[in-house]
Amino acid sequence: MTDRAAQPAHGTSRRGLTRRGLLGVAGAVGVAGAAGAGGYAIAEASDEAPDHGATVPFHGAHQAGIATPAQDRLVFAAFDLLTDDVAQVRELFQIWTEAAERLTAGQAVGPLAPSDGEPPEDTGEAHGLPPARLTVTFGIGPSFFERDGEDRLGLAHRRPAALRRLGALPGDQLDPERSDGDLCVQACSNDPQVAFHAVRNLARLGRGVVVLRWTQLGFGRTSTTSRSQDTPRNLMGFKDGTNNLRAEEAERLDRHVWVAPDEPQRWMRGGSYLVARRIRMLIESWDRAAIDEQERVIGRRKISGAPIGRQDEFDPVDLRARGGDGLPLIGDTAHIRLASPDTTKGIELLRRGYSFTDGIDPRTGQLDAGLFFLAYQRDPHRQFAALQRRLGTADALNEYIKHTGSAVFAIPGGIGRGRWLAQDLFA
Ligand SMILES: C=CC1=C(C)c2cc3[nH]c(cc4nc(cc5[nH]c(cc1n2)c(C)c5CCC(=O)O)C(CCC(=O)O)=C4C)c(C)c3C=C
Ligand SMILES: [Fe+2]
Repeated sequence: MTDRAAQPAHGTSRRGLTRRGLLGVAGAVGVAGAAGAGGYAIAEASDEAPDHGATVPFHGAHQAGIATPAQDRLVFAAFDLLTDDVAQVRELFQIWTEAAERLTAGQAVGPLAPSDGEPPEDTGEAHGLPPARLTVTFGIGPSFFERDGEDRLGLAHRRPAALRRLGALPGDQLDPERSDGDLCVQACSNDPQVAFHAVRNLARLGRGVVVLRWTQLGFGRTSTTSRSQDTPRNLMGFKDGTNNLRAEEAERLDRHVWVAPDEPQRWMRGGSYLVARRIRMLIESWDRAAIDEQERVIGRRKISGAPIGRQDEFDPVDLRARGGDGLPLIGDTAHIRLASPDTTKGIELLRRGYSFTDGIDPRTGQLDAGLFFLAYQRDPHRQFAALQRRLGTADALNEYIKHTGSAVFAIPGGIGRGRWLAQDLFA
C-alpha cells in the first residue's frame, strides 16, 4: 500500500462545508479500489480474512443495508439540520454520497496525514482495516421538510405522503432525546470500528450543516435478511428472525418493503421507510420467568426456535392448533400470534434489528439493554404503526419490554453511479 503520509496534500482544511478536499482526493486517486487510494487494505486483508475484506456494492436500484445480508455490528446516528439553506443541504448530500462510496469500498475519505499541517481529513481509526461488508444507508425524517409548521427548506411539496411522525402508540415510554431526527445514517459492518469510523467521518464532514441528535450502537444482529444466514438469538435468548422477509423473496419485498414504482415523489422510487424503536428489555424480570412462561410469551420453543406444538425452527406456524385441554397451543397473547400476517390482514415487515446495551440504569441499578428494532416497509403507518397498536395493547411480551425511543425515516431509492443521494429531491 502507498504510504499515505507521503501523499501530496489535497483539499486543505474543512472548516465549514467544502467539497474541495473530498473531490481533490477523489480526483487524485481515481476510481474506487485503485491501488494506494488511501484505503484500508481490502486486498491485503482479504487474503487472511476473505469475509472481512468483502465489500457490498454501494450503487444499485435500492440502497444497500436493507435487503443485503445483515452484518453483525451497527452504528446508527440521527442528525438535526443546523441550516435552512437548501444549497448547503444539497452539497451535504453530495459530500456524504462520495464519502460513503469511498468508505464502503474500503477507502479513507481523505488524506490521513496532510503535509500542510491541517487536521487529517480522515480520522484514521479504520486505516489498515478491511471494510467487513460495510453498508451506509441514509434516511430523511419528517422534520427535514417541516418544523413547527414551517417549510424550512422550501421542499415541503416534495415530502412523500407516508412520511409523517408515527404519533403516540400504546405502551410508549419514549425519551425525546432518543427519538426523531431530520436525517439518519445506518452504518452496518462485521467490524464495529469500521462502522463507527463511517458515522464519525460523515458527522465530521457535515459539521456546521448537521449536528448529531442521538446515536445507538448495536453489538449483534437479531434478524436474518438472507437465506444464507443462520438465525441469531436476541438478549431474551430466543432465535429472532425466523419468519422474517428475505432478500431472495423479490416479490414479497416489492409488495411490502419497496416504495411503489409509481410513487409521485421520484426520489423515493426504489426506496423504503425505516422505523427505529429502542426497546429496552426488563432483563431481570425476564430472567426470573420460568421457561414455560418465556415460551408462552413468544409462542416458540426457546432452544429449537420451533413454534409451540412443532419440532423444527422452520416448521410452519399453526395458529389453529389446540392441545389436549382444548386451548390454543399458541396463546391469544403470544407475540408470534399477534404479529403474524395471518392475524394482521397480511402486515409484513423486513426486520433488521440489533441487540444493544448501554450500561446500567442509574435509577434502578438494572441493565439498560434490549433490542434496537429496525424495520423497513413500504408504508410505516399501515405496517409498523398498525401492528404496534395491536402488540402494544395485547402482547404478553409487554410485561418484559419498554419502548424508549422512536423515529421514522424515508429511505431514498438506490444511488446510481455518478449520481448522489436523493438527487431528484432537489431537481
Ligand atoms: C411492531 C413490530 C414488532 C415489534 C416491536 C417486535 C418486538 C420484539 N420482537 C421480539 C422477539 C421476536 N419476534 C418474533 C417474531 C416477530 N416479531 C414481529 C414484529 C415485531 N416484534 C413479527 C412481524 C414477527 C414474525 C411473526 C410471524 O410471522 O411469525 C420472534 C419469533 C421468531 C421470528 O419469526 O423472528 C421473536 C423471538 C422481541 C424480543 C421484541 C422486543 C424487544
Ligand atoms: Fe417480534
